Amino acid sequence: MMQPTTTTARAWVVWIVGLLVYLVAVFHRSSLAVAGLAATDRFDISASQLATFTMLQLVVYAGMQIPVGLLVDRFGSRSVLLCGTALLTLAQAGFALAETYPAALVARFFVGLGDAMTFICVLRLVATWFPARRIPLVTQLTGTLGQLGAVLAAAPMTWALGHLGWRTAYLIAASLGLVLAVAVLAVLRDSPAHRNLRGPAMSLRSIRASLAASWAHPGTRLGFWMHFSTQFSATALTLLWGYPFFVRGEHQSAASAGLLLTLMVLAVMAAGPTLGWLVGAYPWQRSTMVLTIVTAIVVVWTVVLAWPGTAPLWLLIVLVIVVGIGGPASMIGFDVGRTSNPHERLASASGIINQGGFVASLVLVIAIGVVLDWRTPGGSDYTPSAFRWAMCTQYLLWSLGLVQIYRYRVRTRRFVDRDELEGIVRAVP
Ligand SMILES: N[C@@H](Cc1c[nH]cn1)C(=O)NCC(=O)O
Repeated sequence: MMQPTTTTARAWVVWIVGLLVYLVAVFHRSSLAVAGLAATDRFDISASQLATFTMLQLVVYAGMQIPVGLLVDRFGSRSVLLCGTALLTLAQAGFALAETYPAALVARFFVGLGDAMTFICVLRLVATWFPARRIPLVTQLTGTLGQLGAVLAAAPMTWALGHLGWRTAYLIAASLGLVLAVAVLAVLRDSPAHRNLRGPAMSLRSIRASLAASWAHPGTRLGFWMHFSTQFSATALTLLWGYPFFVRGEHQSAASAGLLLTLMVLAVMAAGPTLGWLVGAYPWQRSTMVLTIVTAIVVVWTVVLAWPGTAPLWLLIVLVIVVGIGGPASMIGFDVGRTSNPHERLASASGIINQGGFVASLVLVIAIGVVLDWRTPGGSDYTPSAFRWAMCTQYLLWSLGLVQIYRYRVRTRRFVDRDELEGIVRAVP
């Protein structure tokens, strides 16, 4: 495939359609966060049954990354994105109509499946449609702007659930997919030269060989551990534990807890483009950037957890800003994967890397719940001390991640030629 040397208007149009599909996937993924109470009433379920929805989605999402990557390499972004949009639409419609807990679980399973089919497609579109020097920034903008889906899911869904009821709110959310499917069909092409850019047919043997070749490159492993180490803290806070940690663990009001979580999204928005520029300008230092950001996250968490009594609000503000930067930092892992793999393997390598952060987030979400239960015998009235214990489980993940990033940074630097890497990324015009 020929890498474009200029950015065309068509590239931006294709990217905007891809970005909107991803943004709506993030919207669907997060749309349950504000519907917890309504879901508890509708399906007559407990808090842990409610949390099962989130876990199920994460498990399906993480488990599907490699199969989806292979599908994208084989059938192209357009086909897989269309399939993901259709699945998300049907699954959200199913969730709107579900009357029982098992039926709702099945629907959430398919939401996770459809969601898993969007992000990697958009990453591949960016790598195909844009000149090399623009890819880091556009990749960051994709991750950053996609998170607006979570922001849009909060207020409009709260309003719709309150005013229109469960069924109508979720059916309207599902219908967004119909509009997007038409846009994908009308506008989206896999590359400037091909409507559908298909890879060679795959056998079990070729799949194994391709995945082994991606994993054998230290750059893919470095990308995996970068993604693993950077995003789990922010994901666990935004998906489940942030609100209870700030309210019960740090004695903040409900309003301050909401503001802190919103501030985290704003930190993501601000840091994304800055990191995108830095990665484009200093590709050799990508692992230094990640090591610095993870170290900063560890230091700020340590100060919060070691603070005698409850931490002051200013410190919690610093915490959400630094932890929020971990989201865009995880995107650096995809850039390392991109420059370490040939285009034909790009999507499956991205799938391997994307698993890292979501597996780590899943482990942390479960570990926090287990430790909270262990430190709070006989009830769910979690204490600040129980939260301190629970949040300390992050040190295990950070230690593993930092050691692995350092190991694979050394190996990747031996493997990759610095001048060639900087030449690829800074190619003119
Ligand atoms: N780390 C996220 C993206 C991101 C960017 N800024 C904050 N978060 C990621 O890996 N995304 C994959 C997905 O499907 O959302």
